[in-house]
Amino acid sequence: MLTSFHKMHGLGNDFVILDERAGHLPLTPVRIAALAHRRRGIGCDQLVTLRPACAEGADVFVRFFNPDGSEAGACGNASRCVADLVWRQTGNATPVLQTRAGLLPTRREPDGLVTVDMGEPRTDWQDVPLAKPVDTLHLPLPGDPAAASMGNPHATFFVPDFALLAQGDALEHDPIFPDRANIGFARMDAPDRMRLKVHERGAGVTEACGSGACAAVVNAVRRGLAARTCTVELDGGTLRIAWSAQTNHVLMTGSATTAFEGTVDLAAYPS
Ligand SMILES: N[C@@H](CCC[C@H](N)C(=O)O)C(=O)O
Repeated sequence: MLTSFHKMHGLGNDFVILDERAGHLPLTPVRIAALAHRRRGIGCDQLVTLRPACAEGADVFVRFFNPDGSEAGACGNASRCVADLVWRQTGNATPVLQTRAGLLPTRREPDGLVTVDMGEPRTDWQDVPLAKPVDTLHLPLPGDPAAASMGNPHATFFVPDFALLAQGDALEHDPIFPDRANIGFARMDAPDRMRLKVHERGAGVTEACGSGACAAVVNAVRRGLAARTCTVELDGGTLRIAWSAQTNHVLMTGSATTAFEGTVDLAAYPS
């Protein structure tokens, strides 16, 4: 079963995008993991599927899957890539993405960067979610992280260096996170500049995590460490994050890049 795909990345956070708008593909968690495998598959940090939108005002329904086959509610970098792809296919410079985390309006900027309205952060312990009712501003974990949801769960540690990154996998699986969590390590270089590394749930350390950058800025603002507009420097490049005091929405701006396009025989992968 030959299927075409787009290979894109946002700051080195890379994606295989499969188009299901003309009909569903036989995708299972096992097959998704096989396609995402770096040596035995195409290789990617997330596999993304596109389906026809079913919500009023939305242009496309987007789902995000980690390389372990699990599904995520949000993926900031892939959202920019999908917005760029829709623009190239249709000329629509402001497509609205329907996701499990809600409708995400997007905008192509004059300089070619893409802005995604990532919506309102959630900071209630049940929304992250956490295993028990604790203050999300100070989780009861060594290192005193803060937690927030951008449609997917994030914990942010504020650190002087990145020695803790090696603990990412153990922290992802800490019992306080019943759905596991993405673990960010943020070094504040100035109130409007942050250096961030993220161990992603189901993927490990990636070159960039868009929703992680949004959550890190939200948590930094809540801690009194950052301004509402902040440049986030990741291993793969830079994102501009703005958390609006008026709307409470988080806007993320950054690049979206096509690496190549290809065709894959899905039947050659285990299901
Ligand atoms: N790379 C993403 C986040 C992808 C999903 C995440 N690993 C999860 O399981 O929540 C981004 O750019 O936001």
